[in-house]
Amino acid sequence: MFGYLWRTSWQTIVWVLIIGITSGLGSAALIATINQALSVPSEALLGQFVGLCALVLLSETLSFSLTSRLSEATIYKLRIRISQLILGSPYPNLQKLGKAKLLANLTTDIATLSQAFMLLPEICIHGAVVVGCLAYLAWLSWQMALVLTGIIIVTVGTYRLLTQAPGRAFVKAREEYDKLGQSFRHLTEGIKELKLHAERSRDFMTRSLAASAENHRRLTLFANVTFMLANKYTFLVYYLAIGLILFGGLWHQAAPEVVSGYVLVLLFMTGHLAGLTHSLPAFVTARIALDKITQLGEALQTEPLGTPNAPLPKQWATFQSLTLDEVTHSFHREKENRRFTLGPINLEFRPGELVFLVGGNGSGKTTLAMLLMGLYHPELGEIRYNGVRISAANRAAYLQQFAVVFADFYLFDELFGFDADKITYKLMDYLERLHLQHKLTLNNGRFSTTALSQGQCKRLALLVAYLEDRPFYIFDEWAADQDPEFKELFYTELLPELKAKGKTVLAITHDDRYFHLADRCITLEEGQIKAIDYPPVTTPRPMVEFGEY
Ligand SMILES: Nc1ncnc2c1ncn2[C@@H]1O[C@H](COP(=O)(O)OP(=O)(O)OP(=O)(O)O)[C@@H](O)[C@H]1O
Repeated sequence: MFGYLWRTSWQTIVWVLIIGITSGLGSAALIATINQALSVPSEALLGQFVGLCALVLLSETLSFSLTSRLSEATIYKLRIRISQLILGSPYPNLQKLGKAKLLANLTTDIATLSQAFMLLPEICIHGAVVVGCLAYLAWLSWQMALVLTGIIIVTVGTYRLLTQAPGRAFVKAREEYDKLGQSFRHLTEGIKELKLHAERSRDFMTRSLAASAENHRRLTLFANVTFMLANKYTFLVYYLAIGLILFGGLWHQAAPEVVSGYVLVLLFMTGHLAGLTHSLPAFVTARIALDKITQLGEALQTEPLGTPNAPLPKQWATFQSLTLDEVTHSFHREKENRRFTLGPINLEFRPGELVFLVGGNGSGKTTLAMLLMGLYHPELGEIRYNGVRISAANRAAYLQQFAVVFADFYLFDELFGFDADKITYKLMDYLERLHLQHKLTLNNGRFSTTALSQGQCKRLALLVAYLEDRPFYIFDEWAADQDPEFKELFYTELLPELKAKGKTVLAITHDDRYFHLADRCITLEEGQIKAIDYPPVTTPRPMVEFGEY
């Protein structure tokens, strides 16, 4: 952890060290002054005492504020860095990691680091005082300091041995926390299903949540208690050393002020040593958290997406064609121990086309849509947008060509990415057309509510997609939970209007009543294109323009 801090902010650390050492030496000098004053008090010593008190207080305050600023800045940078890595990482990487793991990294690990960083200022002060005191002890009597150094080396060695097992327990406890996080996700997202089935609820609690919580409790308790015992062992040795100086043979050769100095300094150091040893478990867990965050960083950095704001290739100014050439993508189905393979798929999309993608459950419709919009990457074959091959370098920019309403869409309560003032008029009109004008309003770019029915939420997601105004629209079973009136509106008005505006629309649907409205119906079966139908052209209905301003 200190290595990480050194790499990120070595200049501040150098200052912290200089001030910390000043503070430590000041404390040691203060003790030396007190020791001298106990034997021969004088006015000169009083002045020295006051000056040293001021120096110690000032340097401790400075050291505290510097380390606090450093730790808060490091936590801030980590939070932003991880979030940016998540945003910049290819979607399959994130899918592999899973939401529970990502959340645990973003919340628990960073909180653990934060707690350890909060201790840094005190640790620096304690460490500096201990080092200063040891230097003073060496100055008082190098022979006794030599004996003390021997005792310290043996104690630190045995302490490290004793704390290996609790260190491993902390690592296992953190692994267990990942499982616990997954259970918490089940608990919050599946609460309705759990409430409705007492047996399921009990079984879930016993075998999943409570089991992980119990393992976590047991491992953490073992680690904390063993660390505490190891700390007590170091203090036992420490008191033995004081006893040796006071009652053993060592003091007979030493001058009385040396002995009193030793005992005084060792007693003064007790609090500072306790401060150091008590915070060790926090630093062990912080190191584990940092390892987890580093691993996450490495996993997220594999094949990062290009920047979404990179200038688009010249050929992308207006959409002309999107081609899938021998594209395949496969999933390993662990439980069935076999693979699902989509493709090879050959397709071309042109501006102003309305395409329906149909097929049974699990036939690969969503997978094909995800490949098309660039969230999944082809294993074989290539995708070309206006003739330009999509690769890692331009994928982020490619993603910006699509407005999508996913089957498991997510609705932000705020219109991020839009200038609220510029779109208010447009938005009010869309709200009215989607029969949402009495349900919500937009206040300073924020929706007044998102507590809507599932169908209404989907209408709001459609509205946001409209505002995005992209060349390619993809709807994954948008109409599935709409009432017949809105289904009709969607297929007979909204989709044709988008088409009339030159947008290309791919709608995944099971609504065969409306298949005749598509320019093309692509049917998938077991990951393969089974048929492509071109319904006969129907007389277009008179249309009210949607979104023309
Ligand atoms: N993340 C994933 N990991 C492993 N397998 C997956 C994953 N996503 C989809 N699959 C598998 O790929 C196949 C196609 O899934 P897909 O979601 O594309 O089907 P679909 O046609 O959209 O189905 P539905 O109509 O039910 O939405 C399924 O058999 C599924 O098991």
